[in-house]
Amino acid sequence: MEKKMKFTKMQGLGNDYVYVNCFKEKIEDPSALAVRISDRHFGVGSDGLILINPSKVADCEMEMYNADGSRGEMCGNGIRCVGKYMYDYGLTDKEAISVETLAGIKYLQFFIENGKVAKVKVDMGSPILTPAEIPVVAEGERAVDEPIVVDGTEYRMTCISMGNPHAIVYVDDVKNLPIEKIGPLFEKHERFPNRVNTEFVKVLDRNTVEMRVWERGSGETLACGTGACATAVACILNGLTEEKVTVKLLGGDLEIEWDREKNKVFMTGPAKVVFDGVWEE
Ligand SMILES: N[C@@H](CCC[C@H](N)C(=O)O)C(=O)O
Repeated sequence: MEKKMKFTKMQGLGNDYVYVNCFKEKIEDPSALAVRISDRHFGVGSDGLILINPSKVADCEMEMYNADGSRGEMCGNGIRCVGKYMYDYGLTDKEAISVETLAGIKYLQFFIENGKVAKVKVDMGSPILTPAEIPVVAEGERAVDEPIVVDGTEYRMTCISMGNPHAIVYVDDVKNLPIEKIGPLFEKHERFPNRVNTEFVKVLDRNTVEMRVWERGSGETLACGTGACATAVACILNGLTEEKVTVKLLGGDLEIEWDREKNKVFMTGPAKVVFDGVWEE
């Protein structure tokens, strides 16, 4: 039987997902749908699928799937787009909302322009630094500036969870990095039991860094919100930047602040609609 489902493709700094309003739609197998709909030749084309669900504890729930169908606990660029969808498509008239995720409840504040959400500031909560909770195989209380050997080369990494796992690796040349080769080797390295998102980072000055990301389950993307937050925390822990950091990604800039007193990370960035459509199969 042919089925039709309304969707909206949205992007945050080019990190694009297909969003489905599950206040109205019902999806039987979201993991399998994520694989089909994300395909850039035979599907809509995206880095994954995000369902916007009703929640008993927040204004809505974000259920996030990578392009390979695996579940992500959190998605920084995705949650800003969820906020924009909630406001622009009339599911809320509040300018600050809460969103339930597998990494806890996150709090969003909207910046409205011409009646629509242009930018969103997200309270991303506290970074997780304990190796077993990230998870990464490492001795000691934190995995900061740890050696790791990948493809015969020794890199230094700092590991942080923003609800999902990240390894931040410092490199001299972000632009010419063989990310298609080393990204998957980091992702599936035996030290990361749940696989990992890897951020390749160059510090430009005390408030600015450049970053490319290889995402768990989706490959190289143009931006990663949780990755930018983890990168800022890693740079601060390594004494490389101040507490406010502009993270320059392939798709644009994110403003990140780690408030050490509150131990909270704040991310501010844009959210955009690409188009609305109907998926038939
Ligand atoms: N692009 C996202 C992160 C998406 C999930 C990630 N690939 C994972 O599996 O943890 C972001 O903007 O944070």
